[in-house]
Amino acid sequence: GGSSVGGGRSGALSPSLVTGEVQRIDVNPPKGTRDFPPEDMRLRNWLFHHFREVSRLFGFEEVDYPVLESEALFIRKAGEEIRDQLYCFEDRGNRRVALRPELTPSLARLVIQKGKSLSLPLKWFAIGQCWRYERMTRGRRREHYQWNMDILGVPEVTDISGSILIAEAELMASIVAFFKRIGITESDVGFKVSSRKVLQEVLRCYSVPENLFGKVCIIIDKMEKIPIDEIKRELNATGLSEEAIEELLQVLSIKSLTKLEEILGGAGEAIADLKQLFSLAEKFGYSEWIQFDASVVRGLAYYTGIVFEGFDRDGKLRAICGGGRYDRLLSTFGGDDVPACGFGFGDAVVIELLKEKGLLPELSLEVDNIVCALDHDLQGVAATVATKLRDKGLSVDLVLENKPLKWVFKRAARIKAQRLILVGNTEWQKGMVVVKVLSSGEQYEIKLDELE
Ligand SMILES: OCc1cccc(Br)n1
Repeated sequence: GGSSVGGGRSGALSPSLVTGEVQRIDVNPPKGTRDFPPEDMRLRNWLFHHFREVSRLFGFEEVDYPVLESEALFIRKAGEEIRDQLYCFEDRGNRRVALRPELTPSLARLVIQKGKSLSLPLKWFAIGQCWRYERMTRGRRREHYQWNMDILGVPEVTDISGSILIAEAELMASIVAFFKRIGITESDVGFKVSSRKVLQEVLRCYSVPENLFGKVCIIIDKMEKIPIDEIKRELNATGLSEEAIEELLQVLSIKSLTKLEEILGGAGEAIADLKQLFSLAEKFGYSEWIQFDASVVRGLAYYTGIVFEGFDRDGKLRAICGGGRYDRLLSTFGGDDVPACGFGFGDAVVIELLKEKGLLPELSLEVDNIVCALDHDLQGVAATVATKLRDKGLSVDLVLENKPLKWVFKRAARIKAQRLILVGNTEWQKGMVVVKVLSSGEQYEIKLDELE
């Protein structure tokens, strides 16, 4: 149904007839951005519905922040890619602003702003559009939506048996719950888990100053993405000795906790933390989903402890999600430090994964009723019928023009209407309307007040 777009309307003179040729605008969205026409919007809403449901099940509250932030929020000097690709500009008030590339700094800003009025621990989630300005050399997207979950105020309580990493374990449990809801299992994806304390302990052996820590992490995060010689060169440039670099790269290739213990010794916090986390994973029932992998550092400078990332076991896709502990972020903004951990989960890779696995849901427009007046002078009655049904919570597609029945049936099929309600003179004389159940073809007349 529906007339073909862009022409065929009588009466209005198109501009070109009046003022000469009108240059057609570029109808595509800006480079690197997407429209969400109905079919894509249904898939996005389906995905976000599962993000929200899991957040609800875990007792998290939804928050949001402006997509536009002060540029200063994202200026970190650790050489992060997210900094190089900041979508920043000067506004009409000569302020340096940026489209947020991530949500965590906004969370930190709001927590500092709210200060003592917040009771800890707090568990917040957000689903927000994030931006980057990447030279379109690689034709990649410049925006995506990210689901974030953060727990603030739960420290890595270090008791006799090492830190209780229940907050990190809880966050991974929420991601596992999400994957299960959409049909993804541990045979499809896993989590690589490590701690930045592994790096810290190695760097301390070589008395590398703390302020280099973030930079070294960012360089190491580029492993697999740039050649190892480039990694070594960049590490060298930060002042690390050849020996320190060799030891670092050797430790980063470790994939078992036992091996790590042999190298680092059992005294350090890294080992205790990771052992704790793996035993908590057992309690949550997702041991099969996680594995230790010392090479995971994540590409954000502010992580200080456990870090993790979701990966597809076929190795075809980029990281699906990632997160970790960031106990010092608030103090870098001049706030009091609040222990924190969280993750980000983008809306793009997970859809590629679902396509790979044949798990994309079939989503279509479903309408309960299509209501149609058979005569033009019954259009008002049709509106009354539609309102009655809508007040009962039943959706109605009200036919808005005088269309032949053939057209109405075609549209009813396209919008998957359950019932066709016809308002005709003969029946209306008796206060009745005709109901046609489209699946069965069953047809009957009914008084308007009995319609439900
Ligand atoms: O995950 C990096 C990132 C940040 C902002 C926008 C896009 Br697309 N990607």
